[in-house]
Amino acid sequence: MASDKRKRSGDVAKKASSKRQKVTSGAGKKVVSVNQLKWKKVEVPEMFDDAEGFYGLEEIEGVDIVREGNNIKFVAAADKTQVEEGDDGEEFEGFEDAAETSIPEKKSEKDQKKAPKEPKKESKDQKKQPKDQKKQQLKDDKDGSKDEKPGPKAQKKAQKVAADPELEANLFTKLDEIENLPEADVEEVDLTQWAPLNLSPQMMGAIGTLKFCKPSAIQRRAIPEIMKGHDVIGKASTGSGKTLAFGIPIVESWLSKNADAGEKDRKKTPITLILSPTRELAHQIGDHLKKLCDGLKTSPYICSVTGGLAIQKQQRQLEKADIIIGTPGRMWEVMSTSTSVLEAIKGISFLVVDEADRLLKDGQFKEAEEILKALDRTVTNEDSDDEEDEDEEIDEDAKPTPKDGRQTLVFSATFNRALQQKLAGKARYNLMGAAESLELLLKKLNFREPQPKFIDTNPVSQMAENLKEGLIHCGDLEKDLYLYAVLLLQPMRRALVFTNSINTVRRLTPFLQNLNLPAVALHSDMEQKARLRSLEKFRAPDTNGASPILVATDVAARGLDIPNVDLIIHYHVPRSADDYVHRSGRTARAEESGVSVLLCGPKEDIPTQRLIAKVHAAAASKAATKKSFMGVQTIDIDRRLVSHLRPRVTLSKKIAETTIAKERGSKEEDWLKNAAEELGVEYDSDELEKAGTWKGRGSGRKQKEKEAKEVTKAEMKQWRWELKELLSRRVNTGVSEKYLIGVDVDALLKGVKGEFLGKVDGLGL
Ligand SMILES: Nc1ncnc2c1ncn2[C@@H]1O[C@H](COP(=O)(O)OP(=O)(O)OP(=O)(O)O)[C@@H](O)[C@H]1O
Repeated sequence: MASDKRKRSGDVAKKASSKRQKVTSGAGKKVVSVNQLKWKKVEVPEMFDDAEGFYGLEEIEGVDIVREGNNIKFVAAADKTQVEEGDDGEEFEGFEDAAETSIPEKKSEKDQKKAPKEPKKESKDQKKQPKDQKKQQLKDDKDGSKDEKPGPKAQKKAQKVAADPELEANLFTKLDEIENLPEADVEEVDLTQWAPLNLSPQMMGAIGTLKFCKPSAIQRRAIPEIMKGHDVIGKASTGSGKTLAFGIPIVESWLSKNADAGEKDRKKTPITLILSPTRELAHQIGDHLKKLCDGLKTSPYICSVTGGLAIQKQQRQLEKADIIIGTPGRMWEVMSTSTSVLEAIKGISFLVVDEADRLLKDGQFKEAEEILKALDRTVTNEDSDDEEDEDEEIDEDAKPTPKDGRQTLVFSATFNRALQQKLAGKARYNLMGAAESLELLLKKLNFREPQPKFIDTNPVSQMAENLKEGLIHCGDLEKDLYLYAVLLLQPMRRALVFTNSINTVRRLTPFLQNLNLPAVALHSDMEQKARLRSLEKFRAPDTNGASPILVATDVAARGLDIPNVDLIIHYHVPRSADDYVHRSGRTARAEESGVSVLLCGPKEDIPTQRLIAKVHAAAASKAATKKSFMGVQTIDIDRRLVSHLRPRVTLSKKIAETTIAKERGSKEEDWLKNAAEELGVEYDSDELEKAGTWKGRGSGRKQKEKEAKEVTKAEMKQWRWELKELLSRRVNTGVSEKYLIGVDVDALLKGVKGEFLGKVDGLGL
């Protein structure tokens, strides 16, 4: 008998099964502890042979259960209880949900939340529900399986109610356990679509915990090849599950060697090194793999090795790591300063290069090349594992030979076209002398197979299937205005704004904040902790009816998997077609939908057209007619409304720029003062000005700083007050007399839809 999984039968339960009732105790009642209850063993009927997870039944008679707030009390039968209906007192909530389904009753708030709801149009709040729930819901909507129905397990239980209502009503586990059981634990996931991949039962269990009902295309194709031992180059759209395409076989390999070994017998050498181009992506891959492993009984030790965080801690973690995810800079730092770490990593079975085309761009990641070279380098003094050993001889000229036991896995959403053809065998496979950086580095990767398996799941379109793309033409100096207009009209869309420069991120973030939009910044010049904090804020739930906005450089373009990002705005046209694909890929992930909008000034017109042509060339040529090809649609914004927004935008911009110039100026002044003090000379800012340092490059900035310095605190206060006033004022849209901010935004959107944003219906804006 498992004492913590008790069921009960008897009078009280019968009453409760016929109708869920409120119980209040009468006079002379006696509250007893759970241990004092006199349980009696019950014969388990045959139909429960499999026990359904319950290992026995006990019953008790004449005891009522009274709920007082969060406390449950057991009231002995001798004290006759009065059972009332329709009373407003506390409710008994102890029975499982399945029993409730047949019992009409007034539900508590908690119960009401749990209860299946009437199908209705997806509200904005629902839109923001956690992604996994939403994914499951989407799937269920498609299958029509979840329409108002309880989960399969609950259905099973409901059937039992019909078969033996009394017994069902008595299924009784510890009350708080039932209360707190997460929905996820109760639901079953149909994993039959994973069966052809021949994964271990442990892995299937872990996937079930993630509630991923089927493998994505890249997972379906890459996992078997990797498990067969091949080197793989995988290309699949953004957000299509590439991390688990390599993660699952790696963890499977670890399980096959370690699952049955005791803690002591486990090998303490890493089996995998995953290289990631950015710190955020490295941590995300680590988290993703940890989530997968959460569903395993024994799991590998996963550690991230990235810059910006304490190296000593990472070195300690490396000693016990099974799977390492690192950025090249920090990885090389630890590998090149410790022979023992280097030697351990040389024994890996998997080398993964994620976002390979970015990571391996020649010259961009010198350290990545160093790592690759070091992995295959011949060390004459092989036995040495002494960190301090200076005598180790490295044979620089020796031809690197890939370790037989090591598989190389390379993944990205974008690969150079010429390279793809070569890899697919359509051209001579000769990487020597190739101009493209990626080709050069693929050579450096030193695959153990002459031709790695090349898997391309999106040969026609590089863009995610449910992504809609738009283009807004605006003046070069009007981008702030149009950015604000788009964000203002999409308050419930989690937006990511990409720029090409750190300075623009620094300027746009306060500019949007001044306009009461919840913007946070992300760029590579920020401290690591601040970077992680920004991402945390961007992932946080909406506040005051507005979704967070992330303003970032391309440091956020690759690989980041942030739930519920609905809108990508390219404030600057991206530098390359690949950057456009990756930036846009932060939305419409895992079969969700999303919108990507380019803000294009006249000067950017030609590069933008080229970019679009490049990104959509293959899809356009495959489309039946020119008309049927959607590509990137032009969005016309109502200029009247934009002009109404201009005064607030101008003022906010002025405040942001002055604040930045003031801060920068005072930092420089502090620096100069300190330098002058150290040199023992007198600091005189006027003299420095006269010395002509403000001519030539940077003189515009210096001029701005000078002007900013002259703006008084009172003037700044006045501007802020004016902006506040403007923000609270009605904006005449020419269409609808509504407030642009505050409660009427939705009404405004309804009122002007189509007219305001022009041809946006196709984009769903
Ligand atoms: N089989 C699956 N079913 C449902 N969701 C999945 C499945 N596999 C992965 N996902 C989810 O899809 C999302 C995207 O996965 P992932 O980050 O691996 O994409 P990616 O292809 O690496 O994207 P990018 O090219 O942008 O790096 C994640 O939230 C992940 O949890």
